[in-house]
Amino acid sequence: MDEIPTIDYSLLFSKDHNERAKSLEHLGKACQDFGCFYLINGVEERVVEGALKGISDYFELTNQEERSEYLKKNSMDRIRWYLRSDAGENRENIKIVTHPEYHCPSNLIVANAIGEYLKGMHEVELGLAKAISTTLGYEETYIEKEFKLEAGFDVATLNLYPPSLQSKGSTGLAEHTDPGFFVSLIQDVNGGLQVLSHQGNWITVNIPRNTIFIGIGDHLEILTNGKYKSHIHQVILDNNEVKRISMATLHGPSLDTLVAPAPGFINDSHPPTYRGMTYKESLELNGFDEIDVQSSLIQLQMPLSFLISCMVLYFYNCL
Ligand SMILES: O=C(O)CCC(=O)C(=O)O
Ligand SMILES: [Fe+2]
Repeated sequence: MDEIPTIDYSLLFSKDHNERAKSLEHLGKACQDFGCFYLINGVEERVVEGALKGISDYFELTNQEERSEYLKKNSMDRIRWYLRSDAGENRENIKIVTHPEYHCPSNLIVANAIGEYLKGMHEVELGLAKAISTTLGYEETYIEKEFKLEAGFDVATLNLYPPSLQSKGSTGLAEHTDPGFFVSLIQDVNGGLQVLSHQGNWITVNIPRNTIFIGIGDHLEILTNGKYKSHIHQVILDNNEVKRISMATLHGPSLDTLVAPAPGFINDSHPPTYRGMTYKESLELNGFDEIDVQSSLIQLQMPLSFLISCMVLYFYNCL
């Protein structure tokens, strides 16, 4: 049975050497075998609950017309709204650039609630960068430096999915991966989000209370040359009798960071699988600008002909 692993954030920094080593090993396995995990003891329960309540109040206390004020007008808009309801996507969505500058206007009633969550989550991001670097066999500061996380580009997405009376499930959000280092996700009700296991099964993400879902993003896959793979996920509105709210935050490198497979993950039998590009360029490859993004992992993949010639050379050298 595929079961998403649970990582206790506090144990990753335990003073007990054995306990710490065991939980780092668990984290490394979660990243390599699942590309995602549930995180406990990361951000305080009060703060996570506050963020969800803030988002829920925002959607309750405003109407669609008010929210549509944030319909994108130009590429410099740092907060933007859209509504989609077609075969490929059914959701109302607000994207806010939250780091390095927090762009949520203070008159937006969710500002304080999600601000506190994002502040906590940024600390967790730096902690996970340390722990994941260690699992890769590098010093703690490796990912933080490689991705220049002090200026990391983070975008929070507030999602509202409508109830669905169809028993066969309409698509909330089609199968995709997310750009960035990782995505953190909280939701008000379970059911909807699914991740594709490495064995090819869709697993429903049932986030226990006081827990945050963490999924690896495209740019950690690129940096590690495919060792830690970006998680493939989708949202299905299967018999969803109530609306569902989620907040997915893409935690990314700084926009000017050139992300390419690191030399430590390349050898004769593992030629570089992706080409390098700045984070901004890779985000723009598949969108109008760095916020209207879709994954560009496929475009960043080296052509098959290049990989075949590397493998031929490798086998030739082995003879
Ligand atoms: O709402 C969800 O559960 C997932 C959202 C998501 O995958 C995204 O915004 O990229
Ligand atoms: Fe996503």
